[in-house]
Amino acid sequence: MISNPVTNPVTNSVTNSVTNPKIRPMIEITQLKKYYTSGVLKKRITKAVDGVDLSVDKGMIYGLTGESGCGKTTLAMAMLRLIEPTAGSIIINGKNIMSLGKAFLKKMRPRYQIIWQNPEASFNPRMRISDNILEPGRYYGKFCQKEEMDILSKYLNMVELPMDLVSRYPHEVSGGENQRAVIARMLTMEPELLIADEPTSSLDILVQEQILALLKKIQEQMNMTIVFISHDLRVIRYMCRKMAVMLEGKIVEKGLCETILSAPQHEYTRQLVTNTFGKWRLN
Ligand SMILES: Nc1ncnc2c1ncn2[C@@H]1O[C@H](COP(=O)(O)OP(=O)(O)OP(=O)(O)O)[C@@H](O)[C@H]1O
Repeated sequence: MISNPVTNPVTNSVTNSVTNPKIRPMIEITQLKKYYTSGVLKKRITKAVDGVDLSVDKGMIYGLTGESGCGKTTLAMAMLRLIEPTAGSIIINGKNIMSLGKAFLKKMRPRYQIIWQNPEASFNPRMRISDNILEPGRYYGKFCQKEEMDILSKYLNMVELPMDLVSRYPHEVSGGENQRAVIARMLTMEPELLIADEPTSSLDILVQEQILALLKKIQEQMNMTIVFISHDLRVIRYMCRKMAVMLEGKIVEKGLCETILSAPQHEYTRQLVTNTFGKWRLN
């Protein structure tokens, strides 16, 4: 079931958690900041995330874009408290994440997953693919040993990988196969929320398309919420219903992809659109 916001064909209005209170937000972030300090006396401050407000509805693929270094990864990590935010409020699925202690954070981790750009780096190179896939489930006690073959078979089937591949090591499979296996591992945790940080940018174009289509299919099947990070507006347009554009730690534009990509309001977004899709002409 796709529960991205629904466009009313008559009024062209969009249903979301604001217009329809039955659709609950998965993420509500207010004035989130993450400042890094560096230098000998820690006097150099980088405002990687600088006062971000963001709301992402459940069951939506939400795009986050912007040039390298604008703060996308920092925002993603801060919203799950994988790094400690400097300030701000984070509500995920109704829970105030900022007030949770370490034990509660650990408990909620399996439900909120991240996949990264480089699939090989996500896996332990000394472990077979099967053990890599099963490892987090074992750690969190999601299943017992006698269920492992069924779990492997179920999720390999979902990511369209053959069973015989799992006895190999990460360096013995292709980048695309590795990323499918990473997705299978993420799925064993049955997450409600996935942050996909440039999940296909290290792959060649054909494999990229296959992995994107796979992620989209899985999101629809599982009604997962995905925050999808990419610097490529074509990928954002294909994957996402809504998007936000970041520049120097701030969100400069957010809303429906089709609106932003056809009529960007901010000069920076206009540049990005022009660079991706060709010359932008103001009417
Ligand atoms: N641990 C850190 N200590 C100090 N500065 C950092 C740290 N991590 C990131 N930064 C800085 O914070 C800013 C935002 O970095 P971040 O990785 O979030 O950007 P990004 O948009 O995800 O970039 P990319 O698309 O290249 O991955 C950059 O200026 C970066 O150099």
